[in-house]
Amino acid sequence: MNKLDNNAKTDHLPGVVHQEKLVMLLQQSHMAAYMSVIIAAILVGILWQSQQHSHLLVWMAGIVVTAAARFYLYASYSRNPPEIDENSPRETAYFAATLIYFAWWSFGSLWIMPKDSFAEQIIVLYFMIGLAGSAVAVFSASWALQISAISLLLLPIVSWFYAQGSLQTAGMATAGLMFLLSAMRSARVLAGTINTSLSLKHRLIAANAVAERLARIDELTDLYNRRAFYEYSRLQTAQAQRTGNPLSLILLDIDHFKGVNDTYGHAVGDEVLRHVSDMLRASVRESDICGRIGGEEFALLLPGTSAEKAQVVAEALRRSLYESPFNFSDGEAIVHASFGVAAVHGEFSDALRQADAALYSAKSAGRNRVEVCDNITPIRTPGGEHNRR
Ligand SMILES: Nc1nc2c(ncn2[C@@H]2O[C@H](COP(=O)(O)OP(=O)(O)OP(=O)(O)O)[C@@H](O)[C@H]2O)c(=O)[nH]1
Repeated sequence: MNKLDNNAKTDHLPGVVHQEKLVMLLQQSHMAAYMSVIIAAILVGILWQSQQHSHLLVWMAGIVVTAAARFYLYASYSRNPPEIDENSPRETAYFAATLIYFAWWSFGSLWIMPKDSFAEQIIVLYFMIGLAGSAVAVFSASWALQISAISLLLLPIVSWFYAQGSLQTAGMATAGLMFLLSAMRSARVLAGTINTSLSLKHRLIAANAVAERLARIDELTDLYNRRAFYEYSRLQTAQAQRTGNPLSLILLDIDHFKGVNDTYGHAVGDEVLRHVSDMLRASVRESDICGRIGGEEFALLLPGTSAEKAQVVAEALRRSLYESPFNFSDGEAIVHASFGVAAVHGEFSDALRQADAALYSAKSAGRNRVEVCDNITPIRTPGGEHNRR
């Protein structure tokens, strides 16, 4: 049965974009956290001769613990991503862990920075600027995280350099501050560009889904249109030939439908078409393909079903339609239809011609009946003419 999704997912657009940004963020920062642990180890190595080992080891342990928390949250998110639009507590936890991680880097590095060696202070500033630069790229999907990370990494050390009061340290602080400002601006542009391109991507996906739907689905009945029905039927025919499974086609044409339109109006005619399509949808199997292939003409393709069984299905449909009166605002009417059944053996177009011939003979024989092409004896049904109450 045709089941194209009715909703192009534009309602979920902000949620989808948010989720994709989160995935981007987690994927990139996973690697970055790993690298920054190595970078922290290098800094510890550089300062090993001039700084107390216990301070360096405590700081390094803090880096490892906070990085491990980020890895853990990333792994938990990857194993079990939240639903779209879900406001996940893990997301908040991840943001918090990342900020704690950078705060530890920043205030911790001030703590381990030798206060009497300008050269080593410059080395620490160099590390902070390097990390801030990579944070712009790594957190490009989140402006809030970019700004927080850059500020956390640079503001404390820049302030510290200003507080020293010498010309040299003021120069270093000013250079750091200028870098901070330009990194903030780049962060804003980058995050905005990513947001726009992800939104455009998902709008395009949604628009394609709508176009795909419009090209394949009959708007009035929500069944496959003629083009889609023929396309799926050809695929099923090829598959049936490969597997040797039986395949059958039923054509159904509402009887005297012109009379419905003429008597009750086109709008009621449309409702009758929906009534028939609802009945078809409710009666056939999930694997059957159902389409509206003409004004008041419908088709069913039944995989795994012989013509004999299809005849039984068609008869059940005929009876069900005949026995369930159609209710509308002005009253009630009996709607009935003629059916033509054929087995699909070779080309689908041959079966279509045969089912059409059987349908024609059902119409000629009095309507409201099922006829089968080939040598199957048709189930003779009360050839009821148009019956209206
Ligand atoms: N309301 C409505 N009518 C449609 C639609 N498409 C086709 N029709 C009408 O369906 C009618 C088909 O009429 P005919 O081909 O004469 O068929 P019939 O009256 O069912 O007669 P038999 O098939 O011989 O029993 C025409 O009046 C079309 O205008 C549609 O989407 N909505």
